Amino acid sequence: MIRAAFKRMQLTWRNYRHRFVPWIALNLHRNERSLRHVTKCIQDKPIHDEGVSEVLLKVFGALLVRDGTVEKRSLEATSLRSVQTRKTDAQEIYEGTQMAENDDVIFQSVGFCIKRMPSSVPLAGVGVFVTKGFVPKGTVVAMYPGTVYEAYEPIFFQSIRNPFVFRCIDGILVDGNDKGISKLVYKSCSKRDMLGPYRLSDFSWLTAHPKNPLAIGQYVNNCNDSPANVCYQEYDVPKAFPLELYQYLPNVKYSHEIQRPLRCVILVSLRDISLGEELFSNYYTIVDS
Ligand SMILES: C[S@@+](CC[C@H](N)C(=O)[O-])C[C@H]1O[C@@H](n2cnc3c(N)ncnc32)[C@H](O)[C@@H]1O
Repeated sequence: MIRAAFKRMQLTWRNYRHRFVPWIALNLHRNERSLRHVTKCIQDKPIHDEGVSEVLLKVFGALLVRDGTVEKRSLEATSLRSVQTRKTDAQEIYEGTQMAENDDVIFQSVGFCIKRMPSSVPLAGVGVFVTKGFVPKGTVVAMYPGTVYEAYEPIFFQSIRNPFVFRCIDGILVDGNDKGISKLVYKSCSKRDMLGPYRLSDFSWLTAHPKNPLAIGQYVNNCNDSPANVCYQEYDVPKAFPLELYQYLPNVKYSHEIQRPLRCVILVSLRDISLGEELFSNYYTIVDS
């Protein structure tokens, strides 16, 4: 009987998947009501991969068109700058235009905008809010940027005092920290991976103005007592994903020898989310066998 009880306990522990490692010890008791249960790893997907691809193609396609226009304008601004010798004006106009256009592009493609702002939870730091439009249930709301590590790859130094290391259902880790050693690692991997003229990942999420405004999912906070309004979903980039759109993916493999599709993590809305609401996920998932 004791053996059976021990076995049951072992099974429950094995099936318990915590998304953010340091959070587990201190906060589990606060989250019992909003724990997320899934029946099998593979089914931890509120929306089909095809649906995810569709949204990403739409958003990235719009960003590509926008960037084409902005590039032209930037060239014009640069030539204007050389004539006028007032360096900062042209740069400011360019950056301001780009930020406003980022919002427009996202709003026109998905019907909402999200932004980082101080969290509504005391002492929780920064959170992510819906700042324009409305998010319907079952939509890609954000992306979790960062360096992707296989379960066996070394991440010890990057993970010290780092609350941004996200654990996928299958043990793959995504380091979404935009500072310190994590930032250096991401940048160097991103610069390493080019295919001819094509950049295969975006590193602007490391700055205050990401080119892909959805790539701020690492700042979504954990829900305390009320249920989460978004959840994480693993997404492996399909072979047919257009090469010219990879430049907007905010993830890069730590080792480029790894022969598997690029792992991305997206956040999906679990219910309709209104303008002004903060996004909350659950940092824990229970996988029932
Ligand atoms: C992935 S980060 C989220 C972004 C973080 N808020 C920030 O400003 O950097 C996870 C960390 O956010 C904080 N956090 C997340 N949810 C929280 C909550 N409900 N209450 C208090 N702190 C929270 C904790 O410090 C946690 O280690």
